[in-house]
Amino acid sequence: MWTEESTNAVQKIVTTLSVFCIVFLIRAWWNWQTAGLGLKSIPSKGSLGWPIVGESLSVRRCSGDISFEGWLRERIQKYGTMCKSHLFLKPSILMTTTEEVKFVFDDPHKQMRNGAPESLKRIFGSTSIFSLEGEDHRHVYKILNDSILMPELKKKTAEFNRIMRHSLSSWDGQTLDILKPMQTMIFKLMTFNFFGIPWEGEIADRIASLLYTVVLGPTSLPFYFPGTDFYKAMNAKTRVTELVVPIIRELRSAETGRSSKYARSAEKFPYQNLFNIKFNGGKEMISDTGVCDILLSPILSGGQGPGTVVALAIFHLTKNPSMLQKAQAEVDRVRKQKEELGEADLSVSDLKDLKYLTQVYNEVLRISTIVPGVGRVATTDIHFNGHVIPKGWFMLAPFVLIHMDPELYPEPSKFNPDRFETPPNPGKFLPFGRGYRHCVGRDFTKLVVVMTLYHILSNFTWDVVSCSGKVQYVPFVKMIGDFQLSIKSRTHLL
Ligand code: HEM
Repeated sequence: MWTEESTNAVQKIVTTLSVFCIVFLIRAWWNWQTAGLGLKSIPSKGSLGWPIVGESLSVRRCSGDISFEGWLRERIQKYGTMCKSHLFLKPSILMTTTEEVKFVFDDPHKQMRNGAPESLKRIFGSTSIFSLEGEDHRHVYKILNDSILMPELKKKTAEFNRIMRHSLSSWDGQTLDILKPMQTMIFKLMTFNFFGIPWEGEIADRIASLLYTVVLGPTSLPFYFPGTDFYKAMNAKTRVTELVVPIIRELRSAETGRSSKYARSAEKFPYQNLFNIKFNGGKEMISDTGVCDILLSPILSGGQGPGTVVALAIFHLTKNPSMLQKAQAEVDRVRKQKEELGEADLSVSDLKDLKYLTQVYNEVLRISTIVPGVGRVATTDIHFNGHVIPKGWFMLAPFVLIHMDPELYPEPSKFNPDRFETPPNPGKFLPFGRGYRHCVGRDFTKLVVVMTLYHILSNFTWDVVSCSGKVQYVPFVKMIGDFQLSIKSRTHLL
């Protein structure tokens, strides 16, 4: 039986508990918002957003009409250029001016480590370039970088031309969204480039289809539960490794004298030096899986970029018919010159004759900064411009703001390849970053995108069937929604 007395007692307990909960939540909220304040002079302005998730959800919503650049500008207006936030599960500082971005890239006092998300590091592996720091990183970076700059790529353009022609050979008469076939082509081009895997073969097809699943993982939360993108990506990566490790084993033994079908006859495997790498101050010999992870990481990180740039270039040219005409005229002129010389393939030296197409390429990279910013984590308290960035805090350098600065690029939202009539100023054009983690795929991307655009423009015309024109901005720019073209061969026009 409930008496008045017992009802009152229950009411008192409920009220006390409610007050306790409210005080606890306010305290937790306050601690959250002021984490580090008082102890450290981190920028006092900004918002840490919601407990645990911080502002991650709000930044992930940037797509379509809400641009990442708009999201950043709103914060800069409210809190100033260097402000705090909470992103990717870490208290963070947004470093938004050119000087602040440069500081993050250059890390002049070696006080930062790579801020790649946990999921990416777990999927790509402990020897992937994104997980390595210091001396180990420098070693691997040099081998990857040296082997994929223009002088090395020159040797492969004949094969690249063949892959491109083969990939485009079925386009005539089709209605398609070109992003997917472009990405499949680039994955095959990269597995050929890094492992010497024949692109026409069954292994290349299987790897390309698995890579689509692997690349879903790095931006998901690292929860290894069946059904999650992270789980699927981890398993797909294991299957790719199972396919690639026997090839690595064969290449390693080819180095010791035996020939390998992947080493392309007399040509030396360009990553031979990786087999001699020793990590942890020369104590640890690298395994075949370790080499596999080193060579897979550029494919996994960069594989989607070039295809996205091709699709965006076609999108912008289609929206601007006079630019499309200009690009087409340039391509026809170069094609005619080459026919007169009896040359079918496009080579690295032809890039200088494709000046307008190169301007289109640069303008796509500026207006749609594919990687909108990079992140680092402070490994010690960092003193910068009167602030102390506490150890463990994440620093985000969103260089997309530099590309959209009206003082550097008048009318920045307008697609205008003519602004690159003179080559871009490296300090103000950073699509591939800069410093000791400067993108190793920068030459590869330029060559492959300009070559692919050349092949598309010289072979096809198209009508737009449907186009949502939507773009996702974070964590990487990519086209989302429909962009269907009805494609016809131009042979009858030439
Ligand atoms: C549109 C295409 C691409 C864009 C916009 C792009 C952009 C970038 C940026 C901004 C970085 C610097 C990251 C940092 O400082 O933390 C980077 C790093 C890197 N990129 Fe690219 N990339 C592209 C394509 C590629 C391709 C095709 C490859 C491989 C062939 C590649 C391989 C890499 C690697 C391995 C790194 C890591 C360097 C390191 O951490 O030391 N990227 N990329």
